[in-house]
Amino acid sequence: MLTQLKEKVIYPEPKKQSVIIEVNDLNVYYKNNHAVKNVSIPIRERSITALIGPSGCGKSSFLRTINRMNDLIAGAKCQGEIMYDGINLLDKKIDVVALRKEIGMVFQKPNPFPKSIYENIAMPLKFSGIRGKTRINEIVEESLFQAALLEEVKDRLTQSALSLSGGQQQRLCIARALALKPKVLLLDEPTSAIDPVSSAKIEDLLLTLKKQVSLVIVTHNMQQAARIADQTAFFYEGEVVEYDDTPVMFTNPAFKRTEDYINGRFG
Ligand SMILES: Nc1ncnc2c1ncn2[C@@H]1O[C@H](COP(=O)(O)OP(=O)(O)OP(=O)(O)O)[C@@H](O)[C@H]1O
Repeated sequence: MLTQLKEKVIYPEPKKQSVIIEVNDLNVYYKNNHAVKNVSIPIRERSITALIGPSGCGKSSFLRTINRMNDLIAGAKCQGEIMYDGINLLDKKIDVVALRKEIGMVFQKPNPFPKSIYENIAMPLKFSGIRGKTRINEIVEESLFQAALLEEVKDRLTQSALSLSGGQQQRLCIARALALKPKVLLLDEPTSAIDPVSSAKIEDLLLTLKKQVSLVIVTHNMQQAARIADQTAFFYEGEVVEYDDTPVMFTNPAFKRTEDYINGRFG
């Protein structure tokens, strides 16, 4: 049924932004569970793409496949193409450490290291080969600024990251990812575990960040998708039922199932 519907979907051609990642016919399996089915969508450059859909429909699996985090799951298998900079990211020869620097990830639960605020950013920099205290200090400051956290933490950089509030911890995790100068940032429900005020700050932050980084965000919050996403993909049972510019999807969805989901009739 859904497959028939999907054949009628005409994915829009890139308009303003060019495409940074082109996903073609992606399939993800966990042993016999076919979690992502023949998904083909573009990820636009310097844009926010929201992935929406009911629980278990494959959003996180899709997201994790982009920077090969699914490799860490025993029994997970991916097929298809994720084209980025002329290469298929699913190619076994890819250096996944380098890939994850360029395509960073932020998780649902803030996961700072149990170290100081400063070390949370400096440590990955040192690990990735960046040397020189002055240079590292500059990047730490710049990343905290970009993540709209510098003002709140500049006098307590040596304190434990675990002393920060949940919202601040999440912005620290974003700063940590930004320090490695990613081209793409994947965010898996980044505001679902934090309070509404911090959540609003992160939304503002993402709107600022998209001027320089391409963002893909999984969210269960329809208002959030409507507020910040330029494009939205609606997943259902592993398939992308509909992909469109967000204002179109939220005001004039092509399929009843999308409309029902957006209006909270199931989920
Ligand atoms: N690590 C895993 N091992 C085995 N199966 C998994 C794993 N992660 C996800 N799955 C399965 O893949 C399917 C898609 O799950 P996924 O987490 O990608 O969906 P989702 O849309 O992100 O869900 P949610 O909104 O609840 O986070 C589900 O059937 C799920 O049980």
